[in-house]
Amino acid sequence: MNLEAYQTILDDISLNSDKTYLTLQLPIFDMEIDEKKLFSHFESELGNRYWFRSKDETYNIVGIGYLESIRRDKYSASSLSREKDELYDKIQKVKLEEGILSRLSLFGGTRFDSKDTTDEWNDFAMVEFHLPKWQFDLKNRVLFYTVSISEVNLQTVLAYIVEELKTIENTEVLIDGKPVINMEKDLFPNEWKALVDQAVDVLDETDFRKVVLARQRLITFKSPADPLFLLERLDNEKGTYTIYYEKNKSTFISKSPEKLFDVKEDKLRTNAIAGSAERTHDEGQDEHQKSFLLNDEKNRYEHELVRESIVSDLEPYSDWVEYDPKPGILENKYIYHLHTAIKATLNNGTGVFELLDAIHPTPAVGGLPKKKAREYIMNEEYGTRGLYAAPVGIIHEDNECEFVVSIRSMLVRANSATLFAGCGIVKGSSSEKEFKETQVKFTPMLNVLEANSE
Ligand SMILES: C=C(O[C@H]1C=CC=C(C(=O)O)[C@@H]1O)C(=O)O
Repeated sequence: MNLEAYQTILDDISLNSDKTYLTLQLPIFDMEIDEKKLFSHFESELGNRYWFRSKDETYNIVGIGYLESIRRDKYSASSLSREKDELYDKIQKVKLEEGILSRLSLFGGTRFDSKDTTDEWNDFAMVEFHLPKWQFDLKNRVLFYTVSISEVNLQTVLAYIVEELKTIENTEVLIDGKPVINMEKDLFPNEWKALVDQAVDVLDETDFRKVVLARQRLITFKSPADPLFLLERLDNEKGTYTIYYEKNKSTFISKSPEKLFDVKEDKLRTNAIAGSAERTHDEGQDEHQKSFLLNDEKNRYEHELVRESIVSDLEPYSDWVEYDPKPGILENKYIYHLHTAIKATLNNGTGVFELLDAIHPTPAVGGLPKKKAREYIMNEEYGTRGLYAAPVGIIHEDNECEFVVSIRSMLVRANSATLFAGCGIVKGSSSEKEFKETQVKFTPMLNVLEANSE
């Protein structure tokens, strides 16, 4: 770090009194800083921290201290887009080093739907995106430090940041043991199977083709789980997204394999992921599972419904959508899925919030027709999904963004964790088989808690 040169830059800038915040962007290349040291150092910011790592590790961001947020109780693409632009417009940005590849991000998400929430999701508004005080890009090794313009002292700010960085580097990370489990149980298992049977009766091959039904598993602990323990366990499964999102007294965690979409320049990438078979880690059996999945009529049907729906959702926003007509296999640690990559070139002016509105929920987590499935889920499913299966991700100043379908997830509060898992129901589905499939889908979160399913 060339502190003298940075101070010269700061000496030369004039603070813009029309702006609310100043963001300093500086490299942290040579610093030994990781997510555990950060969460350990900023312990007092509990409830105001996130970690977002994308599946291909393009992004690995830790945000600390929510300075300002876009928050709405009702989804409105145009209002959100305006609020996002207004928030970015309030910021005066200063690069202390040129040629650094990284950008300031807003992190957050929207709940799955507008079903009146039970108390458990009260810490998360319907739509919420946060600008953090400290944004560490651990991939490109860049720090964005944002501070109120009216409070910043340009003579001392650099020394303060450097002092903090040094303390972070020297932080000794002490991790508590795994949370001791008091109780672990499926919530309403028989009622859920009965609901699946009821859905199978209602579904057909034309007017209501698919619905995704989710269930929950509750785990209680003797004392609250240590965030550092959870962060460490989250590193265990590669090839998935990592979401660790604290908000007030709640933490939402996901190891989803599923990208909702990302946008880079005018290109959108998304995928259809639907159709599942357990991965057993026995080579012979796993080969059989994969070939079963590629050839099984029910799974192929379920998958194609998802693909067709995503492609048709994109049509108003793109004149060019491309995908392979035959699905491949997506390999996760515990499960295989049918997978189709989809790419689109976006028409000019397509906003990220419009895209979210158009694409979420894909029939991989909702159903088909989308509206009918959404209503069925709202009216019939036990409890509220909150951020489960909802879009969670980051948005940059332009429309570039990356969103996850936050499945394989749980909500951790005080001494408990509620795990969520769902599966696609079509005509002919068996409630027993689907129950087992959801059990497999709990595994990533059970693994984070080091808890064993029965
Ligand atoms: C809804 C979930 O998974 C979806 C994603 C992939 C495969 C699915 C399936 O085969 O049913 C589900 O649609 C979940 O994990 O909670």
